[in-house]
Amino acid sequence: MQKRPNPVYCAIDTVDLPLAARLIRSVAGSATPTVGGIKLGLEFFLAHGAPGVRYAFPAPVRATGTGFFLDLKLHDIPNTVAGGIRAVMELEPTYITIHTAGGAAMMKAAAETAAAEAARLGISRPKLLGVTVLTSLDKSDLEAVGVPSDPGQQVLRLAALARASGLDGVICSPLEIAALRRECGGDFVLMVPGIRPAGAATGDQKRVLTPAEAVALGATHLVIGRPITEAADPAVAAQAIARDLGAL
Ligand SMILES: O=C(O)c1cc(=O)[nH]c(=O)n1[C@@H]1O[C@H](COP(=O)(O)O)[C@@H](O)[C@H]1O
Repeated sequence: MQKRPNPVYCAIDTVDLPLAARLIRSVAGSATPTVGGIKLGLEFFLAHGAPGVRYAFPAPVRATGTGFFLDLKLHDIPNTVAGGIRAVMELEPTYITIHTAGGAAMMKAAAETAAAEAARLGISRPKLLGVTVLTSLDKSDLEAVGVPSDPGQQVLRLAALARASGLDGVICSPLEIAALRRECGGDFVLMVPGIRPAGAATGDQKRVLTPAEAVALGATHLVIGRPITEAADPAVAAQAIARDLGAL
């Protein structure tokens, strides 16, 4: 049977540099990586910056074909966000996140800058993903910031704006996959956290689906952290998920 591309991005949420390097090596450092990509976010990047990325996720590990999701959730005026994108381009991220609530002009500036810088540097253009409504916010939180809509409707509105502004996809909760896939078409990237293999501890994630359920609904990528990083053997845990998805 033809293997599917591995949709799993492993979230490395730590400021411990040697631990991050070890985790990345264990899931992505062999000739047969057990994840499709690595996600490094604010916590790691604020502590260690670009040198930390190069140390923990060095070129030979990237050369196994492992994707790199740089989750910085940028949100500022268009000129500053464009500058932020420019500043991380040499790390050659596969995906970068920006907040859709920053508006159309900010998203367009980010998309145009990513394309222009990629052409200038002769590298692949990173795909830009929009953050819509964070999974930690509910209807009353939205009302408190002056948004009188249901979180689900607000996600769809912001995703449509992201698409019209040149973004490649969004981050979404498992609950929103089906509606976004319907509304945004087949080629829109849906990167989905809140994923738990059957029987795994949910921790602080409230609305979870299994990897196979999320992919069946239309998720293109899955963000999975603790079920892999806190397992006794992260490579074995990632391997089990990949096998279940037909990706190993
Ligand atoms: O942007 C994200 O990645 C993200 C958005 C969101 O709404 N919810 C969410 O859990 N995440 C991230 O997804 C990862 C989930 O990690 P685990 O709960 O350990 O699998 C963490 O890095 C979160 O920061």
